[in-house]
Amino acid sequence: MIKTVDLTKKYGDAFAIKSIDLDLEAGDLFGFIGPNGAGKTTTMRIIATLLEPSWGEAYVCGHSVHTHPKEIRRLVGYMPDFFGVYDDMTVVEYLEFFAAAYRISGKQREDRVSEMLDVVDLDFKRDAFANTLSRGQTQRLGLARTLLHDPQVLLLDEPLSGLDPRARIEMRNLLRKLGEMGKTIIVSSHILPELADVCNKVGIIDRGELKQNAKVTEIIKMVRQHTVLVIQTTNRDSLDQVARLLEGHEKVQGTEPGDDAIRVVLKAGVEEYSDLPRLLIENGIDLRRFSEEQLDLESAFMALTQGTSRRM
Ligand SMILES: Nc1ncnc2c1ncn2[C@@H]1O[C@H](COP(=O)(O)OP(=O)(O)OP(=O)(O)O)[C@@H](O)[C@H]1O
Repeated sequence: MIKTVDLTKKYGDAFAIKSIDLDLEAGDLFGFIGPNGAGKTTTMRIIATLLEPSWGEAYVCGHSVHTHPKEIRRLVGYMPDFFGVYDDMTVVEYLEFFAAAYRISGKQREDRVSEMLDVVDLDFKRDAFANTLSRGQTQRLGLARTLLHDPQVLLLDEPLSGLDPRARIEMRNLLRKLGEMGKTIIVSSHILPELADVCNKVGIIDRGELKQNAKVTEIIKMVRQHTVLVIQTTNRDSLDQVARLLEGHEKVQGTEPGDDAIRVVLKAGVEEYSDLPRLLIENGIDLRRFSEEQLDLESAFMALTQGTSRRM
């Protein structure tokens, strides 16, 4: 549905993006993650045919941005990170204005606008002036505008930025809903955890280069080369004994005692460790907790964008 090959944009000697290869299938919800200035907007604007690449290709439904930009514009809805709303227009007038620009007329325009207000849950604000909306409501209005011509592909630039926690949840639910409607979506953010649970695929871009492009679960696996166990005992004093029993075990790389738990770092590649709790129990240890430490996505993101693996 969306494919880029060696997509590159240079400004003078500087690369805004460098050889980006993406391949998204219909229905994919792709989280495009990277810090400020990484190249997310540049990539999306090229796919939306608003910016020409220096070289390389981008295709939407098989149409090239070089040869078939008009066809692509019909298929794509692009929502920029910042957009203006007109002071003297109500929400309905604003959407009708853009529907007219898409040559949707008469009763069809009225129906389409009402339908979109419904999708983004903004019907209760239909007669409010657009410039009186909150940031979250403005983003939803922007999304309604992007959806007017029923695009199959959505390119949403940082739709969650600047939203309060509640508005974030609402926008995430809306993204899920659009995914269920069968849209193919690229949504950018500079925060991985913000999108991880809505997206099926994630790409991490840093300084114009795509560092990773995979499923969220795979990304976590790539960062975490070692399994880490967290062990607690009913009696705090027996943690030292746990350390003694596990240090030097063939599956254990090292132990890190803490105040009320001990972290046990397994050797690279060790995933099966059922003999370890058995060993502890056989030695009279009363276990309160024996679990794998979850790697948080924030750390995964930091590790991936800094090009270093998390120290274990
Ligand atoms: N018109 C331009 N002229 C020169 N450099 C530019 C231009 N547009 C973008 N750049 C540079 O290209 C790089 C990528 O910018 P881009 O806006 O794509 O990043 P981004 O990931 O969208 O960042 P943000 O999250 O801040 O919007 C940046 O270093 C930026 O300074």
